[in-house]
Amino acid sequence: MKSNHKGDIESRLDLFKDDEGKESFSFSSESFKNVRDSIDLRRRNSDKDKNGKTFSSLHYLSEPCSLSWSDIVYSVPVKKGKKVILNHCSGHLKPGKMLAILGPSGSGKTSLLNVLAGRVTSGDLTGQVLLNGSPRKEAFRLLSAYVVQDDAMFHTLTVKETMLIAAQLRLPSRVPMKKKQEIAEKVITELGLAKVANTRVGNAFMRGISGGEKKRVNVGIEMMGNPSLVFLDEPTSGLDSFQAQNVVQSLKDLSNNGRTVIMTIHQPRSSIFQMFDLIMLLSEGNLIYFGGAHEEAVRHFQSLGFEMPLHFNPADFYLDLISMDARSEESEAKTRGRIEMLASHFQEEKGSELQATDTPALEDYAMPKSNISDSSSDYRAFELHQFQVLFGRAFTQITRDKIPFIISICTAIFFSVIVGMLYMHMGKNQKGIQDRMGALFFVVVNNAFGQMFAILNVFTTEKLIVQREFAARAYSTWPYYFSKLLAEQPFRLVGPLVFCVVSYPIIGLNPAWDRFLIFVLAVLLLAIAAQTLGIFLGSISRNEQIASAISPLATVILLLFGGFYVNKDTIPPALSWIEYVSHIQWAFSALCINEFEGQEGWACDGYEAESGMCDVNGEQILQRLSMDNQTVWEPIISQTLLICLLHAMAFYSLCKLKPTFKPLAMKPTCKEEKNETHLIDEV
Ligand SMILES: Nc1ncnc2c1ncn2[C@@H]1O[C@H](COP(=O)(O)OP(=O)(O)OP(=O)(O)O)[C@@H](O)[C@H]1O
Repeated sequence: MKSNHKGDIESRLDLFKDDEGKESFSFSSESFKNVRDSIDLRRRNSDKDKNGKTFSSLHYLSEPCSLSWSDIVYSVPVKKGKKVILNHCSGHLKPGKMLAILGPSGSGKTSLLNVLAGRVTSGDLTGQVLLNGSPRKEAFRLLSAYVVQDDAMFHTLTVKETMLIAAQLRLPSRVPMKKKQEIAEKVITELGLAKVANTRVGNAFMRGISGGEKKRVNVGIEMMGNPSLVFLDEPTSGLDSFQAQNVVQSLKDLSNNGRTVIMTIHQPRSSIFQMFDLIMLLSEGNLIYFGGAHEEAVRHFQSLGFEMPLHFNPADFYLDLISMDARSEESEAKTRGRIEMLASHFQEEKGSELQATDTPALEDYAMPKSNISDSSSDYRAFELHQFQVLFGRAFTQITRDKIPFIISICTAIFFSVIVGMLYMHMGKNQKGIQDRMGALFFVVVNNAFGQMFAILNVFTTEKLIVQREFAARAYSTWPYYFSKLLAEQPFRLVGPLVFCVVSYPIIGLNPAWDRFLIFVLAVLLLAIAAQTLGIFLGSISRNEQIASAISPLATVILLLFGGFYVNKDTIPPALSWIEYVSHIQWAFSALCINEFEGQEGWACDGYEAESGMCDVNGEQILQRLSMDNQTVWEPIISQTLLICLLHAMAFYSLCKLKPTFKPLAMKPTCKEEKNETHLIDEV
């Protein structure tokens, strides 16, 4: 198997030049005639890297891929049994063709796309999907691209930077940087993004590129992995008809280059419909039609008595035919009858033709037979390289995103002045002890909440991008986690540091230098713990709303065990473990010990003197707080260990963000069970 990889890699990265050394192919070429010719031409004209391996400056099309699927039945459990979402769907698609899956809302378009892309996460799935006539293997995920509807991207990066980072992550490390730059620039030009190449992507708060341009950047990012198969879920959603036309034109160009393109789409305008080679019509999970998008489809429906009126958008005509009209019982029965008739007619006419056993392998399309590599290093960068690229991205993102940084500094100054003014007149008496404890607890709470919410806000948005990149196997968890940690942490600690520097002297805490430095250390450790807790809670929460609901809850519980509201000695034994995982408790203990330890001469007068409730030295104060018999280093070391634990939990929860798709092997259908070894996908 391994011995075939080199040839495979060479074909993936062939140079695309003609005999005079000029680039022979344009992404938007009108003159595309034969995919096989262009692939052969690229194979003849290859460039070699220093290891003698070939690579491409345009690198378009790794392997021509045909895809066939038969008898796909997909169901999900519901309260009363199970719901069939896809009911015996079959079809096949050869390289260089573009298929649109059309149907009313809820007809199963996205579900079918997910089945074909191997991205089903739950439910029961039977049937068969073949790649080039053979079962799919894990490498299929690296060979294919899935463009999601959502356009989440790093808003401070420019289009060019976004593309270049995608090229660096999604191409093998051995492709030289110069080539990656060329590829990124070429894709930018071909997707019509040259004018906005140096414009930042932007978001709701920062003006950037338009919605249509974002969609194209999204497509471009996935293209960087040089996929042979491109799956797109509603690539035109949210775009005006002109932008939608441009996006689909770009996709048509991709298929003209020999890629296999499958998309779901809602109500395409007629000029977009004209670009489809094939269409698949679904209604309530049933296959109504699969075949040529133009004359063949018109003839098919004509033969069933449904003549398309002249000058009518074919997409509208077909969708009207296959949509359920639920306005009245009568209209529902009528449309249901029509849909059932159309489905059963198509099944009778074409059903058996589309069975997997008859589906053509690649050779049957006169395409060169290929061996697809199984090794991820043949498709993606090495992990150390991933770390380097992700570190650069995180660093650029945090240094450019100045507003949250400025806000964190301003908030730190604001709160330190407030707390300073509130406590600046503390005396060295019994009331002063209370005030000091209040001030120290405020310092802890302010930093614990502030740091956790600051990271939660950023991370919940970033999580969407990370999930998408994890799903595309763009990088592993550790390069992402450690690059983010190292690039961002220093910046995230500036706010707490400013807080310490401003608040400490104003409040009038222990004036010794060593005490100040320990104060800073305890606050910074607290900030790190709170940030890590934020990443952990952000990754385990399904969405932003859940994250914002559970995070204060978790912090308030840890706050109750922080040592200020409840004395450590009075906590019930069954709950006492919570104080050990409370970063607030460790920080408060460290700050109190740091402030009071060894401090004598606390005045005792008035009511306290009469009641005999006076603490005249630091040890007595700490004893009252159950913080005696320990040095300041004990809570600091405990906090450090807690940070390690939180990091481990955050890392684990990030690993869990990697979507777990059902294996590419599916349960065979009853008919296939008899011949299981022949038909089932290999995993
Ligand atoms: N995991 C699931 N659990 C329960 N129901 C599901 C699940 N996945 C899909 N469905 C249901 O299956 C049906 C088809 O969903 P799907 O998203 O594939 O439709 P669609 O044609 O893409 O719809 P739309 O055009 O509105 O996006 C819907 O009724 C949907 O609610």
